[in-house]
Amino acid sequence: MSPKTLYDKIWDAHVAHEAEDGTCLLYIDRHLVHEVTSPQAFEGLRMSDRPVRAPDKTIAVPDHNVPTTLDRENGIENEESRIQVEALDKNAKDFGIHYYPVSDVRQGIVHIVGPEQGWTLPGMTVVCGDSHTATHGAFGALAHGIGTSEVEHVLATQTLIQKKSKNMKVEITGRLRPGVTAKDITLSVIGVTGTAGGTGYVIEYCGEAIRDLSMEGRMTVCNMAIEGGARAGLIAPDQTTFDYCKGRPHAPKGAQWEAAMEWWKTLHSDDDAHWDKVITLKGEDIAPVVTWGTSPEDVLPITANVPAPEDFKGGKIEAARRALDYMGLTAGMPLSEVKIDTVFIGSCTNGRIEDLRAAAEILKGKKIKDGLRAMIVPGSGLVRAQAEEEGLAQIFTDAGFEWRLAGCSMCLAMNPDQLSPGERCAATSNRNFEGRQGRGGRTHLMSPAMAAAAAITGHLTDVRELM
Ligand SMILES: CC(C)[C@H](C(=O)O)[C@@H](O)C(=O)O
Ligand code: SF4
Repeated sequence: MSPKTLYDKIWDAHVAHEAEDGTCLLYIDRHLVHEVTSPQAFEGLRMSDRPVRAPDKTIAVPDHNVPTTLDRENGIENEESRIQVEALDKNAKDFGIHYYPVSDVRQGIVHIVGPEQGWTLPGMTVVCGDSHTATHGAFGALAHGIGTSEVEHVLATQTLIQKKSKNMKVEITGRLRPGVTAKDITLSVIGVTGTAGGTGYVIEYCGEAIRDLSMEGRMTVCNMAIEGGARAGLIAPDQTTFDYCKGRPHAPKGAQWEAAMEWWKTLHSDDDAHWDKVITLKGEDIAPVVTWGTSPEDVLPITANVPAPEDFKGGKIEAARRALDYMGLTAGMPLSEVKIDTVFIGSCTNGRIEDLRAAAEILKGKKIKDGLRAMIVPGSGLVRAQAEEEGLAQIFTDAGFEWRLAGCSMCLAMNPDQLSPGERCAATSNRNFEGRQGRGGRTHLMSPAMAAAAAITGHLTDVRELM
């Protein structure tokens, strides 16, 4: 047998049909659904009088539009948001799929809920009408974001039409230095590849620094594969993965667990597998980073200065000029002198328990800068409960942070948590596009520890100075 990558192995195990031009029909093991990209898909099923083909493999949760304030049981004020969430309530009921409504403690961001509940497991194909489905690749699952018409196709058939991508290996060798996290890895990789560097590829992240990451960290890395343009990101499952999955509500049990483990242990790229592209970074070389512009590739170590448009080539010169203008930054100023108004810690990139622990570590016994708006939004109700149990929530509220209920929140402006024009935010989310957090809002992406450091000083800050 010819050597295969992990991606090849999962792909081959799921091809139900291959057409002459290489277009394949892939079997889908898990279909995650949220309120934004599913209403028309369910409507399509209704119109053609079709059921959901595999309701037992279909899991829905509202996340983007839900308010995260403590009074949210009073309902959603914005009409469009309310309609979307109500539609999901109804569709989940009518079609008999698994559902975690807003009132359920297990509700949260779909990419946090799936793994937490044991829906996401090694070797699976996982899809969701959401680009950050890449997150689930952390388990050695092939996880694609899909569009609304594909959501309907998967609901109806439990299959997806796909062409195979190329194989790309991103290796992070050695160890990370203190203060450097999974978020710094994933942003640094995009800094090297650019947002188009992964186009046409599925990325497998490997190397000692990746192996050393917890599942939470691995999810942070894979979450942003899509920001690097890749179809999906993957990490081969190992003992860390198995330990995380074991005992989760929907993970296999007993003999089924043993049988699953037999297969999961084969899920790694063969030594002499073919890679179409390879990128290697040294873990020791990665610094705590922040973004300065309006694309995730606009990333620099916190010790750097704001770049000048002339530092770039080609079309990027104009893009950098526009980005600096939008961000209200002057070339040459130290990034660590950029003052902020808001801090947002949360999102499917960094809203897990380990992220909150990292923030609490920095915030313990400290206060946020006077006048700053700061919020911590756990990725799920269960993350929230655990953070309360561990005393983290107390640290956050003592420091002056708002302690919210689970949802996408200020990651994107689809709910009441938004920036005002000109407001500047240190954010742990994954996108810094113009208007992403609210019209005219300015976003600097970074790790939870870095965001916590910025909250204390009121400006972008090298977390290593506070450690
Ligand atoms: C709303 C949804 C379709 C979108 C996505 O696909 O990623 C959102 O989650 C985002 O992060 O921009
Ligand atoms: S947290 Fe942000 S990136 Fe993640 S699914 Fe929600 S909106 Fe998209």
